Amino acid sequence: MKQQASPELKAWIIAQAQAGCRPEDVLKAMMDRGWQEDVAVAAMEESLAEHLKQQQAALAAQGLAPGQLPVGDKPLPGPLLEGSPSRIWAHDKHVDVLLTLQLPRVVVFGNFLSEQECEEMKRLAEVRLARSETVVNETGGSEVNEARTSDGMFFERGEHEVCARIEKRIEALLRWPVSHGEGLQVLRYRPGAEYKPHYDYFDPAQPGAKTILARGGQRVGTLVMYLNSPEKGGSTTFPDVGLEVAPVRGNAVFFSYDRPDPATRTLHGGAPVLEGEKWVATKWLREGVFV
Ligand SMILES: O=C(O)CCC(=O)C(=O)O
Ligand SMILES: [Fe+2]
Repeated sequence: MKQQASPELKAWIIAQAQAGCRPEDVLKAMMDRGWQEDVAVAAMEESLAEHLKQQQAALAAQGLAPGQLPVGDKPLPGPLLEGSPSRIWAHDKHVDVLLTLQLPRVVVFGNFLSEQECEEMKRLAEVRLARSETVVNETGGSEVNEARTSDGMFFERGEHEVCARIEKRIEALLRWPVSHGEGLQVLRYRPGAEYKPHYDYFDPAQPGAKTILARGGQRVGTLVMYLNSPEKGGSTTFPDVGLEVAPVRGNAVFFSYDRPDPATRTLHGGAPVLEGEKWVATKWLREGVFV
């Protein structure tokens, strides 16, 4: 006589999966309780497929793509991509959507910054880059970080009108409050300079993590904006998935990570600049209010 999987059994299967049990253990438990193997397998497949469908419907109702919230219901920054728009209105202008990837969660934007905004950001940052270089020279120039051979500086949030405007645009595009963002960082790479593959989240096991995390929690998203187009080299690479984003003035690459874990596949770097300079502005988004 063929057994019939009950709604209770299906609910129990979903609860096991949510608790992180391995499918083979769940199957064994069912068979230990007297369920026929083929009925148990079919019940598992059905329940999990149904559960996945319900979860995706719930995400879509919030305007989120599946993959934006891989586990639990932790909110993450990200654009509204329902209906696969090719451009999105963000505060004061249209921004193009050029590419989206689910895992790692990556979105490439076109026309995020105007030519004037790129020039202004470079001009405002340059004086402070030059100053930090002098300091390095005075100490004998031994402060070279092998992994990161660019020069960098941070603006305060809203430090200049152009910073505030860009921050409002990021808030609208990525649906994440200005208050939850760090100040804009500008990096300049000279020929040969690079940023070796790394994660942007903070390793909770590092000694300084407690202090860093006290200022707004983990980083959950990154927006790298290109302020110029280097002649050759300098793409942003995601080695886990073989993705390379070309640095094009005014474009930007966004990625998010729901936990400080390599499973997010957000390992990324700035490939060596082969010819010309590369300038980027980076915005890091925190879980909470960054102070
Ligand atoms: O320069 C790039 O393409 C990447 C920059 C980056 O990874 C960062 O600023 O954290
Ligand atoms: Fe980074």
